Amino acid sequence: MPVQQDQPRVVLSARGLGKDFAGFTAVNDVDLDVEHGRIHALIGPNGAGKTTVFNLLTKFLTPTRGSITLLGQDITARKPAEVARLGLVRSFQISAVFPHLTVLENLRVALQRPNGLATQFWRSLSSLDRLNPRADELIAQLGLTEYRDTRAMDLSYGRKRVLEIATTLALDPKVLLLDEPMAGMGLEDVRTVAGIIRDVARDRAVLMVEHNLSVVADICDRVTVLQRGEILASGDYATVSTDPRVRTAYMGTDA
Ligand SMILES: Nc1ncnc2c1ncn2[C@@H]1O[C@H](COP(=O)(O)OP(=O)(O)OP(=O)(O)O)[C@@H](O)[C@H]1O
Repeated sequence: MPVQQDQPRVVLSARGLGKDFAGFTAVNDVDLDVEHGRIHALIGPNGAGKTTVFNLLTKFLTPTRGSITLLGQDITARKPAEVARLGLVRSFQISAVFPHLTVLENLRVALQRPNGLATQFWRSLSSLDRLNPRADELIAQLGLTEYRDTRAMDLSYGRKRVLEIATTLALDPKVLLLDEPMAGMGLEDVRTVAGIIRDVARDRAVLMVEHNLSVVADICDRVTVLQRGEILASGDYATVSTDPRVRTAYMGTDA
C-alpha cells in the first residue's frame, strides 16, 4: 500500500500523560511524539514506568492525566479494541501463536481477525485459503518462507518471535508497539529481528521498550529515557547516551 501523502509525520503523541495508582505516581507529565517511518525506543531502569506508558497508550489503563492522539484523533477515552482498529497495535495483544498450527495457518488466523483482539474459530482453516497470498507475502517479508509449513512449536525461539511480529503485521498497523522484542534471544536472532524491525518500520511507526542498548543504538532513531515515571532525556542515541543524568540513572548509585 502506498504511503499516504497527507499522512502526518507524528502519528502517535501523548501530552502530559500521567498515571497514579492509589496515590503512587507511576507515570507523570510524559510527552511523546512517535513518527511515521521511525523507530522510537522507550528505555529506563526497572520500574521507570515503561510498561505503564505502553498500557496507557494502548488504553489497557486509563490515564489519570493528559491526552493521547493517534493519527490526528484524540483516543484518550477510546477502548483498546477501537484503538487497535484505528491502527495502534501492541505485539503481545495478538502474539498468541498457536503451537500446533503451521506458520501459514497462524498467519491465516491472524489475517481473519477483525481487530486483532478476537479470534473466530467458526471458520475452517481451509476456508481461509483466500488469505494465502497475503500470508505468503508476510512470510516472505519476514524471511520465514523456508518454515511456511512448519508448526510453530517446532520453530526456534527467535523464529517464534518473528512469527509473532508477522501475526501483528497481519493487521497492517500504523503504529506498532513492541514490548522487549529481543528478550531472551541469542545474538544471531537479535540480529535477524533487528533487521526485520528496521524493515517493517519503513512504512509505519515503531515504538519499542528495549533493554538491549546496543540494539537501541543500532536501529532506533529516537530514544526517550524514563526514570521514576518522568522523562529524563529524549533525542537520538548519541545525545541521550552521553547525557550525564542518563549515565547516572543507569550506572549511578540510585539506579
Ligand atoms: N497496577 C499497579 N498498581 C500499583 N503500582 C503499579 C501498578 N503497575 C505498575 N506499578 C508501579 O509503577 C511503577 C512503574 O512500573 P512499570 O511496570 O511501568 O515499570 P517498567 O519501566 O516497565 O519496569 P520493568 O523494566 O521492570 O518492566 C513501578 O513502581 C510499579 O511497581
